[in-house]
Amino acid sequence: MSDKASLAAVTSSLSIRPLTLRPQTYTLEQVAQHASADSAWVVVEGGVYDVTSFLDDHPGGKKILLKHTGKDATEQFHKMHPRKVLEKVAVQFLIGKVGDATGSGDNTVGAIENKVKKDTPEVVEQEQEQDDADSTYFGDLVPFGDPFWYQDWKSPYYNDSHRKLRAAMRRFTDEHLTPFAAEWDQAREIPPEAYKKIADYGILAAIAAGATGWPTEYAQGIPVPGGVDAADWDGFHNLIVIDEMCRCASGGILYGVLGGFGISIGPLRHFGSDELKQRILPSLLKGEKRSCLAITEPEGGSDVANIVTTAKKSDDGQYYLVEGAKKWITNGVWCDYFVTAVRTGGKGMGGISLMVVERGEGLTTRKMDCQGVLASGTTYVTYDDVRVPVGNVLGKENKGFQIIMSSFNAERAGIAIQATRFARVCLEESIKHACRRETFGKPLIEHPVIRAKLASMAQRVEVTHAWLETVVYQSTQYDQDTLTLRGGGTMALLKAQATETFEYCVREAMQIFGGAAYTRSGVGEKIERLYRDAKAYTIPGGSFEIMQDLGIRQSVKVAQIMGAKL
Ligand code: HEM
Repeated sequence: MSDKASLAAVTSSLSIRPLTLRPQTYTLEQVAQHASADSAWVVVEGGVYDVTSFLDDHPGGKKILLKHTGKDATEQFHKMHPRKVLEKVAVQFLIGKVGDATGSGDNTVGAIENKVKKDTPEVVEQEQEQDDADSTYFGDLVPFGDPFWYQDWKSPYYNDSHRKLRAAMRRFTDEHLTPFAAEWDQAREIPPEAYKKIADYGILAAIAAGATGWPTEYAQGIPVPGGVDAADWDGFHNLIVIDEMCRCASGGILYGVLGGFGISIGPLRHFGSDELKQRILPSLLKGEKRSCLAITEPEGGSDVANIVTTAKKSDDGQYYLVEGAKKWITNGVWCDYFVTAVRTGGKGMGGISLMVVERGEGLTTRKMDCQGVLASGTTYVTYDDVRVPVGNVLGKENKGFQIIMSSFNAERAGIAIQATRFARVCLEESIKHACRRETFGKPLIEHPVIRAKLASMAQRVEVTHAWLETVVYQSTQYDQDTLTLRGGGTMALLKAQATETFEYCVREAMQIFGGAAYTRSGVGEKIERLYRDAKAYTIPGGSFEIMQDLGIRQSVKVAQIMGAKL
């Protein structure tokens, strides 16, 4: 059985037992008496585990587990397992705790008690209040493991509503995304019930809100995550939602949630007719229907101005017939609505329209086999004379190119946020690993070559994050048109910067983890997955090369218009 299969086999049979009594306390001397195959106990993080029945099933082998029974094996345990093994697998063997362990904080017993307590809504609420109260210091406090303002450094950008959202999103990600990242990657999809849970928590509405405001009219009955007042919603709330979700370390989950929906919802919301919006937005925000953005074609790549998919108007002017194909369309296989770029006029950017093609006769989708972001459903779409009512055009006929450009800006912002946090996850995981893993008689962190790698990662991550915040701040000060025109070049360069940083950091993290990140499970699981996902950040949404070129070209053009002395 493969490692992954063995972990899945072990975890699938488990459920957390409610602890109705306080756990039994044992001394280390008592634990020492259980060091044989007849009775095998092991201590991890203050918790006492009776693994006698697990010896034969242990994926790492019976011998090594037996060797560590009868004693505290916390250090060895953490070198060999990702944290989720403790939280998801070991839980069933927990029989008590050591000495006078308090059962709180990092202690496993406390964590498990918390897990059980979480079942009641009152405790969830209490936890939220606690999180908010504790928010001066937030997270694991790993250096550079979170943005500066999480660790009591001052920032002009954030207020209490941002802190509330941060706590809510962290909890949601820890409980509903991170534990399933490997499973969904392997299954190549986010299960429908999980997608619905994400919608019910208000995350799809939050993505639709973006930096432009909560979509109150279409989000009836959907909560604002973290209990944030809808009227307060701004670009930093959007940043926090995406940034925190990325801690699950899966581009597949992020693209699965917002790779298709998130980039199609802006054009729909801002350029759709009232009829269209009333008809489709509520079901999209509730996760009952799904939409994607279909622009890229098999022949064209990033050359949007030259797309060849056509939409011919009927003689009575009531509908179009769409003919052509789109490739690398995120979420497409699951979608009901395809926001599609089509040629309705002559050559070049002046002949392009954007319209909502609804799944039906003539439209077929096929899942593509790609390198990474496996849970996101990268799709090949074919249109064979698909009938589209004229009311489904977004904006005006032949004016689609401008809408595409403005939506690219939002898409690039989303990609930059994701890439920056994924780079940070690589850094955080690498620092934790370097502190735990020993080679040549000392922890990795004591090797100068490793510290140099961590330093270079931290420098890049923090610079990129600071630039990201500066750009997000502009979204709280200027309207979208101004941002697209004046900020388009900057956004392109920020996308290039963030994705290059991600690629750099995941490469360095791979080297620090070595074989552990070359395997699809175990302590390096997140890094292994992100390494496969990284190219889905430097290529789509405008490749790195195109971004660099556009970034300078557009910035020079804007500067000329504004009277720069060039
Ligand atoms: C409560 C006790 C323990 C439980 C529930 C447990 C569970 C597991 C699980 C589920 C895996 C598969 C991990 C994966 O595929 O991601 C694993 C692997 C492994 N375990 Fe344990 N384990 C325990 C204690 C220990 C101890 C004390 C050691 C001693 C060093 C150990 C050594 C290993 C090794 C060497 C592997 C293989 C790692 C790899 O493939 O990279 N385990 N264990």
